[in-house]
Amino acid sequence: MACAKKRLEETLVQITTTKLAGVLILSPARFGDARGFFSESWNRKTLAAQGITLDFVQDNHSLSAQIGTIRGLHFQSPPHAQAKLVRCGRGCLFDVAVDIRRDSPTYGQWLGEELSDQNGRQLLIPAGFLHGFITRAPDTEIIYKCTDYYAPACDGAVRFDDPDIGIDWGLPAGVAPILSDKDAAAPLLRDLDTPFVFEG
Ligand SMILES: Cc1cn([C@H]2C[C@H](O)[C@@H](COP(=O)(O)OP(=O)(O)O[C@H]3O[C@H](C)C(=O)[C@H](O)[C@H]3O)O2)c(=O)[nH]c1=O
Repeated sequence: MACAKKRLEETLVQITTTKLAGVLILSPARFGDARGFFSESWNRKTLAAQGITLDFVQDNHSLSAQIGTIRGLHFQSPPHAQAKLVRCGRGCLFDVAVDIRRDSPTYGQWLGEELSDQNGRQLLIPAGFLHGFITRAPDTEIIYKCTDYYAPACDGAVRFDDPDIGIDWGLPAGVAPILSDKDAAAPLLRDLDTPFVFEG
Protein backbone atom coordinates (compact mmCIF):
# COMPACT_ATOMS: atom_id res chain seq x y z
CA MET A 1 0.00 0.00 0.00
CA ALA A 2 2.78 2.45 0.99
CA CYS A 3 4.54 1.70 -2.33
CA ALA A 4 1.39 2.47 -4.33
CA LYS A 5 0.87 5.64 -2.27
CA LYS A 6 4.42 6.81 -3.01
CA ARG A 7 3.93 6.09 -6.70
CA LEU A 8 0.70 8.12 -6.66
CA GLU A 9 2.46 11.07 -5.03
CA GLU A 10 5.21 10.87 -7.62
CA THR A 11 2.58 11.19 -10.33
CA LEU A 12 1.06 14.26 -8.67
CA VAL A 13 4.28 16.22 -9.09
CA GLN A 14 7.30 15.45 -11.26
CA ILE A 15 10.56 16.75 -9.79
CA THR A 16 13.64 17.44 -11.93
CA THR A 17 17.08 18.25 -10.57
CA THR A 18 19.20 21.02 -12.10
CA LYS A 19 22.90 21.82 -12.40
CA LEU A 20 22.61 23.82 -9.15
CA ALA A 21 22.21 21.31 -6.31
CA GLY A 22 19.03 22.04 -4.38
CA VAL A 23 17.37 24.06 -7.16
CA LEU A 24 14.54 21.90 -8.49
CA ILE A 25 11.97 22.13 -11.28
CA LEU A 26 8.53 20.94 -10.18
CA SER A 27 5.75 20.02 -12.60
CA PRO A 28 2.44 19.46 -10.76
CA ALA A 29 -0.06 17.25 -12.58
CA ARG A 30 -2.91 19.01 -14.41
CA PHE A 31 -6.28 17.25 -14.64
CA GLY A 32 -7.90 18.56 -17.82
CA ASP A 33 -11.49 18.40 -18.90
CA ALA A 34 -13.86 20.33 -21.14
CA ARG A 35 -13.84 23.25 -18.62
CA GLY A 36 -10.05 23.59 -18.49
CA PHE A 37 -7.81 22.04 -15.83
CA PHE A 38 -7.35 21.45 -12.09
CA SER A 39 -3.99 21.22 -10.37
CA GLU A 40 -2.78 21.08 -6.78
CA SER A 41 -0.22 23.89 -7.02
CA TRP A 42 1.22 22.95 -3.61
CA ASN A 43 0.58 20.04 -1.29
CA ARG A 44 2.75 19.61 1.80
CA LYS A 45 2.24 15.82 1.96
CA THR A 46 2.93 15.27 -1.74
CA LEU A 47 6.24 17.16 -1.55
CA ALA A 48 7.19 15.54 1.77
CA ALA A 49 6.73 12.12 0.12
CA GLN A 50 9.51 13.20 -2.27
CA GLY A 51 11.78 14.60 0.44
CA ILE A 52 10.81 18.28 0.23
CA THR A 53 9.83 19.37 3.74
CA LEU A 54 10.12 23.17 3.55
CA ASP A 55 7.84 25.08 5.90
CA PHE A 56 6.31 27.94 3.88
CA VAL A 57 4.92 30.85 5.90
CA GLN A 58 4.22 33.61 3.34
CA ASP A 59 2.82 33.76 -0.19
CA ASN A 60 3.83 36.60 -2.49
CA HIS A 61 2.12 37.75 -5.68
CA SER A 62 3.25 40.49 -8.04
CA LEU A 63 2.08 41.77 -11.42
CA SER A 64 4.48 43.21 -13.97
CA ALA A 65 2.65 45.04 -16.74
CA GLN A 66 5.33 45.23 -19.42
CA ILE A 67 7.42 42.62 -21.23
CA GLY A 68 11.08 42.97 -20.26
CA THR A 69 10.45 43.84 -16.62
CA ILE A 70 13.23 42.48 -14.40
CA ARG A 71 12.70 42.06 -10.65
CA GLY A 72 15.90 40.99 -8.88
CA LEU A 73 18.40 39.75 -8.07
CA HIS A 74 17.23 39.57 -4.48
CA PHE A 75 17.81 37.65 -1.25
CA GLN A 76 17.13 37.95 2.46
CA SER A 77 20.05 37.38 4.86
CA PRO A 78 19.89 35.08 7.87
CA PRO A 79 18.16 34.88 10.29
CA HIS A 80 15.39 35.60 7.75
CA ALA A 81 16.76 33.83 4.69
CA GLN A 82 14.02 32.54 2.40
CA ALA A 83 13.65 29.46 0.28
CA LYS A 84 11.05 30.07 -2.46
CA LEU A 85 8.67 27.97 -4.53
CA VAL A 86 7.93 30.09 -7.61
CA ARG A 87 5.24 29.77 -10.25
CA CYS A 88 3.65 31.94 -12.95
CA GLY A 89 -0.05 32.58 -12.41
CA ARG A 90 -0.54 34.49 -15.68
CA GLY A 91 1.69 35.19 -18.66
CA CYS A 92 5.27 34.00 -19.00
CA LEU A 93 8.57 34.68 -17.23
CA PHE A 94 12.16 33.47 -17.16
CA ASP A 95 13.00 32.68 -13.55
CA VAL A 96 16.63 32.79 -12.44
CA ALA A 97 18.54 31.49 -9.42
CA VAL A 98 22.20 32.30 -8.60
CA ASP A 99 24.26 30.38 -6.04
CA ILE A 100 25.85 32.80 -3.52
CA ARG A 101 26.94 30.29 -0.86
CA ARG A 102 30.59 30.84 -0.01
CA ASP A 103 32.76 27.77 -0.84
CA SER A 104 29.99 26.29 -3.02
CA PRO A 105 31.35 24.45 -6.08
CA THR A 106 28.73 26.35 -8.08
CA TYR A 107 29.26 29.76 -6.42
CA GLY A 108 28.26 32.57 -8.79
CA GLN A 109 26.68 30.15 -11.27
CA TRP A 110 23.14 30.78 -12.50
CA LEU A 111 20.32 28.86 -14.09
CA GLY A 112 17.04 29.94 -15.63
CA GLU A 113 13.73 28.22 -16.36
CA GLU A 114 10.72 29.49 -18.29
CA LEU A 115 7.63 29.42 -16.09
CA SER A 116 4.25 30.17 -17.64
CA ASP A 117 0.54 29.78 -17.10
CA GLN A 118 0.72 27.26 -19.94
CA ASN A 119 3.53 24.98 -18.73
CA GLY A 120 2.58 25.18 -15.02
CA ARG A 121 6.19 24.63 -14.05
CA GLN A 122 7.59 25.77 -10.70
CA LEU A 123 11.13 26.53 -9.54
CA LEU A 124 12.23 25.62 -6.01
CA ILE A 125 15.02 27.95 -4.90
CA PRO A 126 16.73 27.23 -1.56
CA ALA A 127 18.02 29.89 0.82
CA GLY A 128 21.53 30.96 -0.22
CA PHE A 129 20.51 31.78 -3.77
CA LEU A 130 19.68 35.07 -5.47
CA HIS A 131 16.26 35.13 -7.15
CA GLY A 132 15.11 37.23 -10.06
CA PHE A 133 13.02 37.03 -13.20
CA ILE A 134 12.28 38.78 -16.48
CA THR A 135 8.80 38.88 -17.95
CA ARG A 136 8.22 37.46 -21.42
CA ALA A 137 4.56 38.55 -21.75
CA PRO A 138 2.51 41.62 -20.73
CA ASP A 139 0.63 41.54 -17.40
CA THR A 140 2.68 38.61 -16.09
CA GLU A 141 1.86 37.54 -12.54
CA ILE A 142 4.36 35.68 -10.34
CA ILE A 143 3.19 33.80 -7.25
CA TYR A 144 5.67 32.32 -4.80
CA LYS A 145 5.78 30.71 -1.38
CA CYS A 146 8.49 31.76 1.07
CA THR A 147 9.92 29.97 4.12
CA ASP A 148 10.39 33.17 6.13
CA TYR A 149 8.60 36.45 6.55
CA TYR A 150 9.50 39.71 4.82
CA ALA A 151 12.36 41.32 6.73
CA PRO A 152 13.39 44.63 5.13
CA ALA A 153 16.44 44.93 7.42
CA CYS A 154 17.70 41.65 5.91
CA ASP A 155 16.91 42.59 2.30
CA GLY A 156 19.82 42.23 -0.13
CA ALA A 157 20.34 42.59 -3.89
CA VAL A 158 22.92 42.09 -6.65
CA ARG A 159 22.87 43.72 -10.11
CA PHE A 160 20.87 41.80 -12.69
CA ASP A 161 23.61 42.44 -15.29
CA ASP A 162 26.61 41.55 -13.13
CA PRO A 163 29.28 40.53 -15.68
CA ASP A 164 30.79 38.01 -13.24
CA ILE A 165 27.45 36.14 -13.23
CA GLY A 166 26.64 36.71 -16.90
CA ILE A 167 22.91 35.97 -16.96
CA ASP A 168 21.43 35.80 -20.45
CA TRP A 169 18.03 37.45 -19.88
CA GLY A 170 17.09 37.11 -23.54
CA LEU A 171 16.72 40.87 -23.96
CA PRO A 172 17.04 42.01 -27.57
CA ALA A 173 20.29 43.93 -28.20
CA GLY A 174 20.00 47.55 -27.12
CA VAL A 175 16.73 47.03 -25.26
CA ALA A 176 16.91 48.13 -21.62
CA PRO A 177 14.85 46.25 -19.03
CA ILE A 178 12.27 47.89 -16.82
CA LEU A 179 13.76 48.04 -13.31
CA SER A 180 12.96 49.48 -9.90
CA ASP A 181 15.31 52.22 -8.68
CA LYS A 182 16.50 49.77 -6.03
CA ASP A 183 17.45 47.14 -8.62
CA ALA A 184 19.09 49.71 -10.88
CA ALA A 185 21.35 50.69 -7.97
CA ALA A 186 22.17 47.15 -6.75
CA PRO A 187 25.82 46.25 -6.08
CA LEU A 188 27.96 43.70 -7.89
CA LEU A 189 28.43 40.21 -6.46
CA ARG A 190 32.16 40.89 -6.01
CA ASP A 191 31.21 43.72 -3.61
CA LEU A 192 28.86 41.51 -1.58
CA ASP A 193 30.11 39.83 1.58
CA THR A 194 27.75 36.91 1.19
CA PRO A 195 26.09 35.83 4.44
CA PHE A 196 25.66 32.26 3.14
CA VAL A 197 28.08 29.35 3.48
CA PHE A 198 27.90 26.10 1.48
CA GLU A 199 27.13 23.20 3.81
CA GLY A 200 27.46 20.34 1.35
C1 LIG B 1 9.22 41.40 -1.01
C2 LIG B 1 8.17 42.15 -0.25
C3 LIG B 1 7.90 43.47 -0.54
N1 LIG B 1 6.92 44.13 0.17
C4 LIG B 1 6.65 45.53 -0.21
C5 LIG B 1 7.84 46.46 -0.11
C6 LIG B 1 7.58 47.47 -1.20
O1 LIG B 1 6.77 48.53 -0.70
C7 LIG B 1 6.77 46.71 -2.25
C8 LIG B 1 7.59 46.29 -3.45
O2 LIG B 1 8.73 45.61 -2.96
P1 LIG B 1 9.91 45.25 -3.93
O3 LIG B 1 10.16 46.41 -4.86
O4 LIG B 1 11.07 44.74 -3.11
O5 LIG B 1 9.27 44.07 -4.78
P2 LIG B 1 10.06 43.14 -5.84
O6 LIG B 1 11.02 43.98 -6.64
O7 LIG B 1 9.03 42.37 -6.55
O8 LIG B 1 10.93 42.20 -4.91
C9 LIG B 1 10.76 40.81 -4.89
O9 LIG B 1 11.31 40.33 -6.08
C10 LIG B 1 12.11 39.18 -6.07
C11 LIG B 1 11.87 38.45 -7.38
C12 LIG B 1 12.00 38.29 -4.91
O10 LIG B 1 12.24 37.09 -4.98
C13 LIG B 1 11.70 38.89 -3.60
O11 LIG B 1 10.60 38.23 -2.98
C14 LIG B 1 11.42 40.33 -3.62
O12 LIG B 1 12.65 41.00 -3.42
O13 LIG B 1 6.26 45.55 -1.57
C15 LIG B 1 6.20 43.53 1.19
O14 LIG B 1 5.34 44.16 1.82
N2 LIG B 1 6.47 42.23 1.49
C16 LIG B 1 7.43 41.50 0.81
O15 LIG B 1 7.62 40.29 1.12
